[in-house]
Amino acid sequence: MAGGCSTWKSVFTPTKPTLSWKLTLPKTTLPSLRKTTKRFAVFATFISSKPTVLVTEKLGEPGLDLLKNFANVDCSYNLTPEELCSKISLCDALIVRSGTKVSREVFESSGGRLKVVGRAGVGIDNVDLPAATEHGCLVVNAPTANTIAAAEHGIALLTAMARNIAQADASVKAGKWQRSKYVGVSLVGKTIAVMGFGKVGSEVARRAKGLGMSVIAHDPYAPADRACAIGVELVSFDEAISTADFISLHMPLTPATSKIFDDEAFSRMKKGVRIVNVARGGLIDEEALLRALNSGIVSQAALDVFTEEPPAKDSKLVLHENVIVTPHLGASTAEAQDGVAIEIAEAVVGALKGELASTAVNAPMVPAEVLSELAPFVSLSEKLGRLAVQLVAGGSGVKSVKLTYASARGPDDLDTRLLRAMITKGIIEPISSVFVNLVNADFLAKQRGLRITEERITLDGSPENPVEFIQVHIANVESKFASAISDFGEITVEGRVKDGKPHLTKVGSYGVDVSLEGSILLCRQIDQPGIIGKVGSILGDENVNVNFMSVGRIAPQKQAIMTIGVDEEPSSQVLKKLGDIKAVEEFVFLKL
Ligand SMILES: NC(=O)C1=CN([C@@H]2O[C@H](COP(=O)(O)OP(=O)(O)OC[C@H]3O[C@@H](n4cnc5c(N)ncnc54)[C@H](O)[C@@H]3O)[C@@H](O)[C@H]2O)C=CC1
Ligand SMILES: O=C(O)C(=O)COP(=O)(O)O
Repeated sequence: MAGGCSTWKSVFTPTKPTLSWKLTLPKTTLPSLRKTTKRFAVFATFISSKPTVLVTEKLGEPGLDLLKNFANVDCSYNLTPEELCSKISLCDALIVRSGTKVSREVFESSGGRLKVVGRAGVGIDNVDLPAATEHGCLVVNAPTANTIAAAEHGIALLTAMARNIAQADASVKAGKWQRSKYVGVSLVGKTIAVMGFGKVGSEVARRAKGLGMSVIAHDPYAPADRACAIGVELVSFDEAISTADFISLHMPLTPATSKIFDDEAFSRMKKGVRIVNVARGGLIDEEALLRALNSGIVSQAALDVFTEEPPAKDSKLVLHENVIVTPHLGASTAEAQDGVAIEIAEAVVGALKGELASTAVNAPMVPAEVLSELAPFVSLSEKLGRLAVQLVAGGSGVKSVKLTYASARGPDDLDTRLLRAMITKGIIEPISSVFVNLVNADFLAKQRGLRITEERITLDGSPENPVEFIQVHIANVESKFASAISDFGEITVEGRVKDGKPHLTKVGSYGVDVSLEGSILLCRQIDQPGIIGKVGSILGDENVNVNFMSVGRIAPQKQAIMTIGVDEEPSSQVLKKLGDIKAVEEFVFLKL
């Protein structure tokens, strides 16, 4: 398509920077932008008139048709990693599903030509995102088109498991007729815990209600009113796993959720519980699940996803008689695959044209000049967002966030979009499978009903520093740490950059000072001698290294807030010991 071709070229010439570049840059950096974009003009001169898109896994025809209107499309399935690496230097875009590992080597082998990776689905754990970003390659996904398919597959596994469909089918086909062996359990009136009440989880909940089940859900970040609207009660992790007859997993795989279902979690479940997993295999410690199946804690499991895919042929879990499995089929319906194919083809074509991608999952290149000035503030912003959201009590539902920037710079000299995006990233990322960046932060906040407003405080004095301090306020929520609620009734955290390092300088209405590295403990206590020593020795006894400590108080002998930076995560016993100190009124552990 001729139009497509000319638009493609214009994206990579200095005269017409892409929308994402424009969004990134404050006015003051425009000369450096011109310098940076020159390198795009260089490769624009030797690419062919049509871009080339490599598709390495089966993609629906409607998506392929869309791509073919714009690009040369090379469908090469089942490539070895070496074959992928050797082909990639001839490609401008790559489209994959969950079966292709897009490793650092792929980006390195592309010689800078690969501009977009499209993941035709939700999870992007098979794409090396840091490597993509380092190589200036945008990664986009298709987050909505397979939601219903995944939810339906979850329900299919739930019912098949409860009625032993797979085992009974195999038995009849083997010439047997074992009616009493395959007596199942009924779903009606049973309690199902939906772990992760996002797009797929809420659709599963809706369907389980239709089956007459009582539905509870655990999702610390889902708004209670959304759950309430479909008659679902949001409960704590412990309550969910200890009261449910069935547990269905729908949370993303993140460092916080990796192997969240371990021996300890299984030991707290109701004996005979049944588990469905159509999310990610890595959520479950598979060895622990096998032990729980063998001991009878878990009576059945239905698994679509595995830590390693495909799992080993002799996997004891897969071969277990009380386990039914499918080969990662959650998204595999004709309808979902057509939808995903269209969604990803549009996103890839749009990205190749330089349009702003609403489903971008990594940052496009941020010019070094902008980053070097804003770098410590970027890091501060993400950490403040991450801290603020962890202070929210589960089930509150974050809806309204206000960001305050105090700066001596004029509005035109300070582009807060990168800071806002990083605060949004800090708020959303710990609770979601999505990756947030400058391109998609506002879109994701909006999609989640998160209203983010910004306010400037103009300071007198030298505008050397882009920002003096940043505050994040979360309104209309309860806090796990009551002292984090300011006089205005909002969770408030404030940070500054000191000696190039991000510091937390205010929590609620209390002035504090702690360097934001490692993790932190916030502790409110009666101001009296000896507390610092007690806390220090409890942490020291457990080899938890304190890297920073400060105490801010309202008035002598009244309350004080102690902020403690720690290098290691304290165990639950240590946290309990801290809570047992008489003068300690409340405390919270926050991961950065
Ligand atoms: N088997 C398959 O073929 C498919 C699998 N998936 C997987 O299903 C999962 C869910 O996908 P979506 O619903 O589209 O994502 P989503 O982002 O809409 O929902 C995830 C939900 O999990 C919640 N969450 C985050 N941390 C949590 C925690 N520690 N405990 C409880 N909840 C937590 C989030 O607040 C969010 O509401 C993902 O892992 C995705 O990769 C999705 C589609 C197909
Ligand atoms: O969308 C997802 O997260 C999935 O797990 C679907 O994977 P697939 O595209 O079917 O390989």
